[in-house]
Parts: sequence; structure tokens; C-alpha cells
Amino acid sequence: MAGRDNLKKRKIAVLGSRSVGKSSLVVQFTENHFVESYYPTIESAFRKTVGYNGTQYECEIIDTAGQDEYSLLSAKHAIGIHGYVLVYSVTSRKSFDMIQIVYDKIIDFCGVMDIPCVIVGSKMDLQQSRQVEASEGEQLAVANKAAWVETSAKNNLNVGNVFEMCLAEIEKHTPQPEPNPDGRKGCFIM
Ligand SMILES: Nc1nc2c(ncn2[C@@H]2O[C@H](COP(=O)(O)OP(=O)(O)OP(=O)(O)O)[C@@H](O)[C@H]2O)c(=O)[nH]1
Repeated sequence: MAGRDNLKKRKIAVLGSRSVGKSSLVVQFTENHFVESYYPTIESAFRKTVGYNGTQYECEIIDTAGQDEYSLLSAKHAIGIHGYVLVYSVTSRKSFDMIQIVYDKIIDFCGVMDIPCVIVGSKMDLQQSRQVEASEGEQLAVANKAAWVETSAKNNLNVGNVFEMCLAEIEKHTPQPEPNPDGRKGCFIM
């Protein structure tokens, strides 16, 4: 069991166009099964505690309703969120184009230069219907200083990686206390 000092709470929001597989990704990660049928999400929260890099993280994952270019970003998708998972489907060019739009809305809303973020190309098992190449996903991530990965919730490929990468991105953006001269870590006054 992790002590309290070794348990960090992290809130992650999952955004992207409708039907790209956001819920399937979150359900595969938190409940270890694949949802074949399609139920549009209004909004749901999932929890899972994961060990990563020697630390236990209590993750609260917010699965949102699909966005389009006209959706307004809600404050609840920005305030208190530590990291973002932005999902497009490799079978939908339109959903890929939505990623930059959603990303820009978030940084605008938060008033920051960049955010801890993983860009996810979902449904990589559907190779026959691919519309977005892996290299395009990678380039988009580099341009936005984000991480990137392709997944299949159906075949449980890279699903756990998405959330580990998101925790890593959050850590990268979290200022570390300066060590004291004697090597011990200092503390922040919040
Ligand atoms: N082949 C394949 N199908 C998938 C995969 N992930 C999701 N799907 C299917 O895509 C459809 C939409 O998946 P959802 O997870 O409901 O999509 P969503 O993004 O949560 O949709 P909204 O709630 O409308 O935003 C469902 O029929 C899923 O079974 C995948 O990795 N491979």
C-alpha cells in the first residue's frame, strides 16, 4: 500500500470529435473490456489508481461529449484539469483536423502557451479505412509540444500507455521543488 505522501491525485479530461472512441478508450483502461456498441456520451467520470515511476496516481478521468468546431469549451474542462487526452480516429480526417481546434480552445481558455497533453490516434486496427498517417499524428504532436500514440481499444493496444504518457506530461509541466544544499527536497508554500 502506498502511503499518503506517495499518492498523487490527477484529473485527466478526454476530448475529441464524436464517435472517435473516447469512451471505449477510457472503459478499456478502467474496466478492461471493449464496448462494441455506440452510446453517445453526455459526460462521465472514471477512476483508476495506477503505479507509474514509483508513484501511485489516483486518476480521475473525465469522458466528455464529442466536440465539433462550434462547441464551446466548458470551464469544467479546464479548471482543475491536470492533463488532456485529445482523441482522433485514424479513420477520420475530420476528427484529426478537430484536434488543433480543440487544443487551441484549451490554451486560449487557460491562458497558457502549452498544456500537458497526449494526442491519440484511435482505431488503429481499422487499417483498411485509414485516412490519417502515423507521421501526420506525430508531426501535429511535435508542433504542439504534446505526446502522441496510436491505439486500438478493441485490441487493447497502447491503451495503458496513453494514461502513463499523460501522467509523464503532467509531471513535466509540474515545477519540482529545488533541492536544498544538503540534497533534501524543499517544499512549496501553496
Ligand atoms: N474497430 C474499432 N472500433 C472502435 C475502437 N474504439 C471505439 N470503436 C467503436 O467506435 C464507436 C464509437 O466509440 P465510442 O467510444 O462510443 O466513441 P466516443 O468518442 O466516446 O463517442 P461520443 O460519446 O459520441 O463522443 C463504437 O461503436 C466503438 O465500438 C477501436 O479501437 N477499434
